[in-house]
Amino acid sequence: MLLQKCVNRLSRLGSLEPGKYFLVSSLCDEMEGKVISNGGEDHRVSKHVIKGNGKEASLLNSETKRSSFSFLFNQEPQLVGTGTSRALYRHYSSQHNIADVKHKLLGSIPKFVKIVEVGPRDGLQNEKEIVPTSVKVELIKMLVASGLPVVEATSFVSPKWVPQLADAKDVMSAIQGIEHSRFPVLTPNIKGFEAAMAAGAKEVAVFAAASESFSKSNINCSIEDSLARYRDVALAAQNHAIPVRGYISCVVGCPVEGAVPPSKVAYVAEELYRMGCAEISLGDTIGVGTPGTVIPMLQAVLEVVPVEKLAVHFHDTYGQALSNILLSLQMGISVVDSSISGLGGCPYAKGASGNVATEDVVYMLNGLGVNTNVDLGKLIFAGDYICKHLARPSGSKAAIALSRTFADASKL
Ligand SMILES: CC(C)(COP(=O)([O-])OP(=O)([O-])OC[C@H]1O[C@@H](n2cnc3c(N)ncnc32)[C@H](O)[C@@H]1OP(=O)([O-])[O-])[C@@H](O)C(=O)NCCC(=O)NCCSC(=O)C[C@@](C)(O)CC(=O)[O-]
Repeated sequence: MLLQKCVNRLSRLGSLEPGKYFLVSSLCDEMEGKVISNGGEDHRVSKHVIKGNGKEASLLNSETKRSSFSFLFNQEPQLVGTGTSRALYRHYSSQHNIADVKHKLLGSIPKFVKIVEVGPRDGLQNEKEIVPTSVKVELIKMLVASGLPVVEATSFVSPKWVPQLADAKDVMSAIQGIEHSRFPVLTPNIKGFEAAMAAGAKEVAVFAAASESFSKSNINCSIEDSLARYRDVALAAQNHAIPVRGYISCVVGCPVEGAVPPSKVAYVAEELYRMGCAEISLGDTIGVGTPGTVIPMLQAVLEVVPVEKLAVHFHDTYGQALSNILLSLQMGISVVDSSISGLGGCPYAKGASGNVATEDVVYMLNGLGVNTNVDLGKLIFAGDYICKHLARPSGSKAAIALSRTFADASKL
């Protein structure tokens, strides 16, 4: 029997201690006894309590002769596992004894990570079809509802260069008054800054590069010229008491120049810091970084900018983003940029895939016991909304896996 297998596996882990009982989630109470159609047969769902060492969990179990499916909840109630006993074992053990895991392997990773959602800007700036303003606004509202503290809303750039975001003013107007999240916008120069102010922006971001070629193709000027422009923006922002975020693109690699030396990244980071940027986001624009190249880059930047001012922004072209994020956390960084469903790419970096998916980041951070205040379920609904609109599958592995679970759970 599935439940027995699950309990046996947990027992072998030494996680079960006789005499320790935990609360059963109310969701499990509600679901118990409901009829589920599984494997072509209708049958009743039964509820079981998993007893663990300092852990509580409830298992909803549905079995027929031909198939079985289970849902494992913790006390929140939060779905922590589904599927076969083997999958349940994995999920449950990943939640198990997290304090020990942290102690041995994860050193001083932050207890709270601020996620900066860049999907509505970085994600949508690269779409072939222009997304209607109403869809962008609905997406932003759903992202806010998931608990994300910062949602980068749009860019005040030249509509000739980025027509996808030509509705920046309308987007800003529609989200005025939405509470609980901040909505920074990109501004490449004073013209963009003034337009952003007029549209009601309360935070802006400037974007430099660590590669001359990329600077030229992205903003049509040299690194030095861009820094001069950004000093003007920073000064104007200071006069309005507006925080400025500074991005650096191509922190490990450039699509034209190849490898980028860490010293160049540190130089640009220090300049952005000196001009008053409240946060500096280090962007692996084309997603080529691995821990082997990201560590020396971060080390160089950390020599000139305090760790609490830094954020990381990884694209996932080579599937390295989560490992790079993990090591950034290990190096003390507590701000991570990501994009819903992994949308995105830069129009001036051919072949670059989307940002790391927000759902995948939250899933990993949940597993590490790191607080984000983000509700993964609501995030998945937001991702589902925009992916349906774009008529494409999600770029988030966690969203794909959990959506299957939700679909099955909703049959209950
Ligand atoms: C920077 C410029 C404007 C220079 O573009 P330019 O052509 O050199 O600028 P210009 O000063 O010669 O002006 C040309 C025209 O643009 C107008 N213009 C000038 N500025 C603005 C403005 N702010 N808003 C609206 N219009 C503007 C200006 O008024 C003029 O209009 P015209 O007289 O021809 O009708 C242009 O290159 C541009 O808009 N680039 C934006 C590129 C962009 O948005 N890239 C994507 C964002 S960066 C990114 O994704 C990387 C990041 C942040 O995610 C991190 C990472 O992953 O690496």
